[in-house]
Amino acid sequence: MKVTLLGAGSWGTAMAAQAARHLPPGDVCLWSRNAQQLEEIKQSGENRGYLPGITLPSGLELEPHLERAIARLSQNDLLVVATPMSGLSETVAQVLRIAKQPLNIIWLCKGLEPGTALLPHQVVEREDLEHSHGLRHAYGALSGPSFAQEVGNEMPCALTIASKSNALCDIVQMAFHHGNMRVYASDDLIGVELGGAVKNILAIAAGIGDGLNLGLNARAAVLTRGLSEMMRLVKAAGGRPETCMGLTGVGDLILTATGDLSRNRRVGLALAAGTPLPEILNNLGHVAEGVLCASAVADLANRLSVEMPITMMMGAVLSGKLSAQEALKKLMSRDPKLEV
Ligand SMILES: NC(=O)C1=CN([C@@H]2O[C@H](COP(=O)(O)OP(=O)(O)OC[C@H]3O[C@@H](n4cnc5c(N)ncnc54)[C@H](OP(=O)(O)O)[C@@H]3O)[C@@H](O)[C@H]2O)C=CC1
Ligand SMILES: O=C(CO)COP(=O)(O)O
Repeated sequence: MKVTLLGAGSWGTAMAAQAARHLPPGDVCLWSRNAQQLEEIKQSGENRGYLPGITLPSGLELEPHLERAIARLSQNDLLVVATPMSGLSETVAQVLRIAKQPLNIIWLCKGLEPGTALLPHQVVEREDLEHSHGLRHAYGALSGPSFAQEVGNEMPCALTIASKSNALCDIVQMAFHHGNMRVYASDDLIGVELGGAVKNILAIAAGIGDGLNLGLNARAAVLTRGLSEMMRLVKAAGGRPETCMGLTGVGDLILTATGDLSRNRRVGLALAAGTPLPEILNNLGHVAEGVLCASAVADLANRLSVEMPITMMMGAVLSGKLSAQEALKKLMSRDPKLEV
């Protein structure tokens, strides 16, 4: 089978390596919008900008032409959009305009579209309506607890592919379920995508709490009450709350909120240290999806009348309306209530 990944950031590169280690040489291809970056990867054998220290398999193809990266795929092959949320609509629109054949398309990004608060699959459906000229593509989201650095180092990891198409789930498992990676299947796109979006915001909150030395009790409270917020939102949006108890909900929440490899957690730690947000994002060198996503999740929660106090406070902190201390004070002074 052939696999094409679009986007050579840390996660796209790690997943390209994962597939290329187990599929025949030449079957996996990584595209980047930056041809110079691909040239550097070719010369050094690693992606020094985004995934330093990981030697990439020699059988991994590097392709600077999007048309060629898409044309190589047929019915049982896989296209993986590995850009951040901010690149999803543009990349999918380009793909759909170019494609002359039905494709199996998945995305790796975690977040909601700022402005519209659409989930990734809703963004893709919108682009499909506009650009697909009658071709029927299959779609899905691949998510779960997975630091790129660890996957790059072939350490154990478990993910979930969510799709309405069983055939697509099988194809994704064929591409990535090898060696130290397990891939489970689910049909709950809403639950999987909202889990991935909300956990990043909670990871920033946990980072702030840890940076302010609020203690381990506080961190456990943020994660547990944050998980309740996630489950309420998933239910109101039409997903299954129990999906939040799996890899893409609580699994990714634990990883991202407690693991110092997390960019979102590091944003929280730096905010607590008093560093201005623009400076933090400048120094990060990578995307931290929770920053842009917090106000989109708050919009969606308001639209669906879902109570999400921690998420709302994080939206206020990240948009500069409240300091972390003010947000904490507001959260702690809420009226007593039942634990639901
Ligand atoms: N890193 C991780 O451990 C994991 C990340 N994810 C998710 O995967 C997504 C990607 O994250 P990650 O790889 O870490 O991000 P990085 O910040 O490491 O890299 C982003 C990559 O996307 C490219 N890109 C950005 N916008 C566009 C666009 N419009 N068109 C084409 N390429 C674009 C960038 O290219 P350029 O260099 O040209 O700007 C860069 O190669 C995020 O949503 C993240 O939450 C999910 C699981 C694990
Ligand atoms: O989604 C991730 C791990 O599953 C990566 O988290 P960060 O974007 O916070 O690094």
